[in-house]
Amino acid sequence: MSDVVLRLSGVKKTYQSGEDGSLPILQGADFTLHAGELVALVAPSGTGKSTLLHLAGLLDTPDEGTVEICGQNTHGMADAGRTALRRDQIGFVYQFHHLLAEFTAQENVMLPQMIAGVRKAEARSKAQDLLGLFGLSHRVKHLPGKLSGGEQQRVAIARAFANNPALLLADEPTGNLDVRTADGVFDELLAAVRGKGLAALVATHNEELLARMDRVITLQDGLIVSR
Ligand SMILES: Nc1ncnc2c1ncn2[C@@H]1O[C@H](COP(=O)(O)OP(=O)(O)OP(=O)(O)O)[C@@H](O)[C@H]1O
Repeated sequence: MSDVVLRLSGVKKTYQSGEDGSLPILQGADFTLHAGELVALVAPSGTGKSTLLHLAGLLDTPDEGTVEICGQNTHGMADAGRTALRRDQIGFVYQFHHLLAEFTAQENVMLPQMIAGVRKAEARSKAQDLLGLFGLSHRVKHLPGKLSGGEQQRVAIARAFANNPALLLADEPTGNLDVRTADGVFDELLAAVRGKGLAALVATHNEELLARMDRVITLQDGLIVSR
């Protein structure tokens, strides 16, 4: 189907660790995510949520199986192709904002666009629009250190939207925020994902947020199952 944004087929991943020997994490995971779908990934700590997001985000490669992004099978793809696909189609949000401290909010959102070859004026205008979308029009010239935790995370989310990705991957995106701030930021994140018609896979431990998602998946014995 043409609206498949992410497809994992038979994905296996085993880590080798000095002390524990081989540690099988994913053992044939299958998952399909369509445009406009918001899916939560909830599983106990250490069962492979970040591993799955890294594979889906082309930051790592599976031992076996395939990862398809927007219809492109990435198996055997050269690093340059994977990097371009990641830059053009995938936005990431992590638990920690990872903003560059010496750049303003606006510059942080401009940066991925400049790397993608967007002209400076266009990147600046897009950054302003995105920061406006997250209620930060009055904070564009602020350095991250002068922003609240919720504002920092909103900038990081705006940055993830900067290159118009088809897929948003988020790993505990509000895990560092207090409950009330987390609630607001999560709502804004979902509204932006829905507004722009993206697909999103969001790992979270926060059970209260699950009702706002379209479906919930978990990891069981290295497989992805519906919850
Ligand atoms: N590069 C690596 N080398 C060896 N073991 C690893 C590596 N990365 C992760 N692991 C192990 O694989 C398991 C799964 O890790 P992962 O980070 O995917 O879990 P998680 O479900 O995201 O956990 P959490 O909810 O605590 O963040 C853990 O036991 C972890 O220690």
